[in-house]
Amino acid sequence: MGTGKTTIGRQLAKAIKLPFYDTDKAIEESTGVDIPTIFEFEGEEGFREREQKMLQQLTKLKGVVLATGGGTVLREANRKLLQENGFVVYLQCPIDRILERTRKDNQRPLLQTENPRQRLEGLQAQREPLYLACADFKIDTGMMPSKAIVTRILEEYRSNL
Ligand SMILES: Nc1ncnc2c1ncn2[C@@H]1O[C@H](COP(=O)(O)OP(=O)(O)O)[C@@H](O)[C@H]1O
Ligand SMILES: O=C(O)C1=C[C@@H](OP(=O)(O)O)[C@@H](O)[C@H](O)C1
Ligand SMILES: [Mg+2]
Repeated sequence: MGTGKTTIGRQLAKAIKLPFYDTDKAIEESTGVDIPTIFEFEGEEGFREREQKMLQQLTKLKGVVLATGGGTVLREANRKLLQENGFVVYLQCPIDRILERTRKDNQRPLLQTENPRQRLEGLQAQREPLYLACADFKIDTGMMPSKAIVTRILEEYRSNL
């Protein structure tokens, strides 16, 4: 969360003139409600079901840039879908920076807690190996402007063709 998937994904798609999709936005559009509302009524598991179904749909598309949510990698089936259908980029970011970037945003239910730092540390410990397991490339977004991140990802993607 807050590492830049939505922002960088959108800019990357624009740079290479491909359609951009974001699993969270697609879920919001298909349900007509925001992510916090889905967590409120269906819990995290309800959201994960919707997320997996949406990922199944969106990974069928060819020639697109897709941003996922930070927890999409939790399900093995999702990791498999990502690895088998695309060039997967893991956007890493130090927790201090994530806290700055997400402080004013109330759209991430998992960070609406007394101690978001502790929550992020727990999530990172659980998820880091999963991100590394599916990524074709990782990049630290903490100190880099978004344009430079996009350029670096494209370089790496092209050198893997
Ligand atoms: N490279 C960057 N440098 C500075 N701020 C960034 C960068 N990438 C994203 N941000 C900002 O961080 C916040 C979270 O970004 P977002 O793209 O929503 O992350 P994610 O989709 O991974 O949760 C946004 O306010 C965005 O403008
Ligand atoms: O890390 C997570 O479990 C989540 C990350 C969010 O997306 P971003 O990573 O784009 O913030 C969103 O899918 C939901 O709030 C759950
Ligand atoms: Mg996002």
